[in-house]
Amino acid sequence: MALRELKVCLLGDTGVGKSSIVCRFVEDNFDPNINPTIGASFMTKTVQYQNELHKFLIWDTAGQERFRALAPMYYRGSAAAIIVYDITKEETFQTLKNWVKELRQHGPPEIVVAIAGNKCDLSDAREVPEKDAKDYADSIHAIFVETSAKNAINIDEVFTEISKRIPVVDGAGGSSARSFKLGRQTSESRRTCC
Ligand SMILES: Nc1nc2c(ncn2[C@@H]2O[C@H](COP(=O)(O)OP(=O)(O)OP(=O)(O)O)[C@@H](O)[C@H]2O)c(=O)[nH]1
Repeated sequence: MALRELKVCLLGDTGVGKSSIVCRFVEDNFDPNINPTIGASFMTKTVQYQNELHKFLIWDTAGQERFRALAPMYYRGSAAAIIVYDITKEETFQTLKNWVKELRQHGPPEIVVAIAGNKCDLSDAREVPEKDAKDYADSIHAIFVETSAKNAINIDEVFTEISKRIPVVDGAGGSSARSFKLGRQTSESRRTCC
């Protein structure tokens, strides 16, 4: 079975839940007292998609303003970016739009963009209507899902949608998507934890 390595970065304001999404995806775990990310953290997870294995090389960036200048190191060469906002904080949706602009100007031209409206378990405190976010995502041809890292809603789905949008042909993603044959199937791996 062919193995493809897909570099994916997470972008978005501090506190929106980027690390929590990654921890839920990789470890199926949620820590309500998780610390803000310093710099960035790296994790991997391999999942089967159709007749391929997709190894996600996940760079979880720090959302605090003082780390913003580091982001290009992580979105450069990425096959996909997951831009996260918090559905209970309108200003995080504005920040998301700034990330989309930056990716369009400086990111890889073929990068797959996924928008995740996180903390959908807190819909009583919602500030960003789902339809507004979906319409915006459609206007930029991005994947859109509302997620809850806390309640494990739509977390695997974000990555499955990314897999669906990655071209099937070998080498399509340049350095961001490398393919090779595997003698045996791998399951899951992790290098650093949040
Ligand atoms: N209710 C709820 N809380 C969440 C959810 N996801 C994350 N949180 C909480 O939101 C806070 C921030 O989560 P993080 O995952 O650290 O956010 P981050 O975007 O990685 O933040 P930075 O590392 O500073 O960029 C933590 O208290 C989490 O427990 C969610 O889906 N629902």
